[in-house]
Amino acid sequence: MRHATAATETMENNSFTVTDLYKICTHCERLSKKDSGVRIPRPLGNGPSRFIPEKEILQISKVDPRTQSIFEDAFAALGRLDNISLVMGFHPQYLESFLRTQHYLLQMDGPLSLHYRHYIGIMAAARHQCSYLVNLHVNDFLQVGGDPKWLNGLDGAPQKLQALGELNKILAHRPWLLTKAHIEHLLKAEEHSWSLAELIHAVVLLTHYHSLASFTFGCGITPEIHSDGGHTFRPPSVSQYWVCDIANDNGHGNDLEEKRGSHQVSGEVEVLMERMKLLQECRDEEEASQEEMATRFEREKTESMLVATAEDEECVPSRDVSRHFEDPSYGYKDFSRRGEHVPTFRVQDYSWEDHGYSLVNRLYPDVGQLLDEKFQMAYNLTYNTMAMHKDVDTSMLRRAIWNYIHCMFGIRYDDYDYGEINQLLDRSFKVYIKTMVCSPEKTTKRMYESFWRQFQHSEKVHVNLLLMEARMQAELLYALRAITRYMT
Ligand SMILES: CC(C)C[C@H](N)C(=O)O
Repeated sequence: MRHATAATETMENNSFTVTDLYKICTHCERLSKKDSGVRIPRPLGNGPSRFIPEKEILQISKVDPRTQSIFEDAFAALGRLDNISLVMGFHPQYLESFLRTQHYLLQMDGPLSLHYRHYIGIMAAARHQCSYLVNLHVNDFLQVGGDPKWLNGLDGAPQKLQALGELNKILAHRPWLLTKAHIEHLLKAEEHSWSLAELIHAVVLLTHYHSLASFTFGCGITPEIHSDGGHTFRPPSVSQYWVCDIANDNGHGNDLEEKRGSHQVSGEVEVLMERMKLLQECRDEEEASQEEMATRFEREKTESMLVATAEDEECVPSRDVSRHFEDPSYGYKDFSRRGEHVPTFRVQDYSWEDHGYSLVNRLYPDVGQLLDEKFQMAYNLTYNTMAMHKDVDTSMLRRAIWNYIHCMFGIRYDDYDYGEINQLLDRSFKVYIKTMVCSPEKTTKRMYESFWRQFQHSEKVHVNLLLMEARMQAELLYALRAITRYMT
């Protein structure tokens, strides 16, 4: 069994009867553990996400047989069902496409060897200090025979992988700075050089794991109980709560506050829907000039750089394993603070549909297709709902979200009126988006809770899918354009 839980490991060599280990709690008359020196792990989190109640997540697989079967397939393929998949289970159609792609990238025939693939996943996740993904792939890396010495840091890995460090860094934080010189450096490094096909595989993996780190932090994914950070051997603090209170979930007294909060924001959804309607009507009336459209884009792009990603928020300390990999001083804020300019990338000149897709498909067959399906799935996914309202056309809102992310990366669609973004995405939503996309490790529960307070958790996960895929496509566009420029 690949992941024997710590509980079974601890218990299996000892035979105790229940009464040896437990006593009756005088408070609720339930059994509680006697201090007999046996270390029993307790899960640290309450379910797969810190942001979403466990009950809601587990509900989905129970009611939907399709989700159930996707979960079974995922378990069969990887020997585990991770918390990311459980949370994505809110959107089974998307989950299917996501898992198919990930399975292909990690396990099927391809230019890179298996241990390289997992190592690149580790490098990418470490760029965002995402210990959750780092730990998953450290396990996988060792499982496929990877050399443990490489895990001491990039210095311990072969030069070929070390050379990828720069691309990893730029792609994660400032992809617009990529040039064909970076590509040339990797492809012409004599005995350590990359082939074009290998490089495409690596680029897809890097962008996949950067954006998956965004999803992980954006949804507050918690480590599984058997992995590092997922459990503790310390007993719950009895000074504050009775153990039975904690088990009954009476330890969090926030209900009243939550109710008060939602009362204050009632009407938020209706206002948003009214705005969508108005914009729809105006669209047919006035047409802005080309210059005006370009100005609106520039304005939104500049403003997006100024949106603060709560720097004073307490940052979760990173685990050692990721610290060894990457110099954390190169992040998003370094350039946004200095007010550097993000150049404009026109989709007319280089788009996923017309250029990126075919380049990937040519060098790494089937992957262009898989990615294309996944992008389309995320972009077009809708249930025609807005919180408690049904039969709503949400395409305008979803498009604003997608285009806002691309706008932050300097990517412009000539036919889109960027004025719509300010009408539809409010400040707290923009703070969340900016943080989750640019500095995911800084996403907090408070940020998750402060935007779209009347919407369902499944809708917030839906937003995360849009953000994650838009980010991945933006990074890919820059990388693929640099590769195309090198080739021509
Ligand atoms: C992200 C949300 C606005 C999506 C919406 N619930 C829909 O089904 O389209």
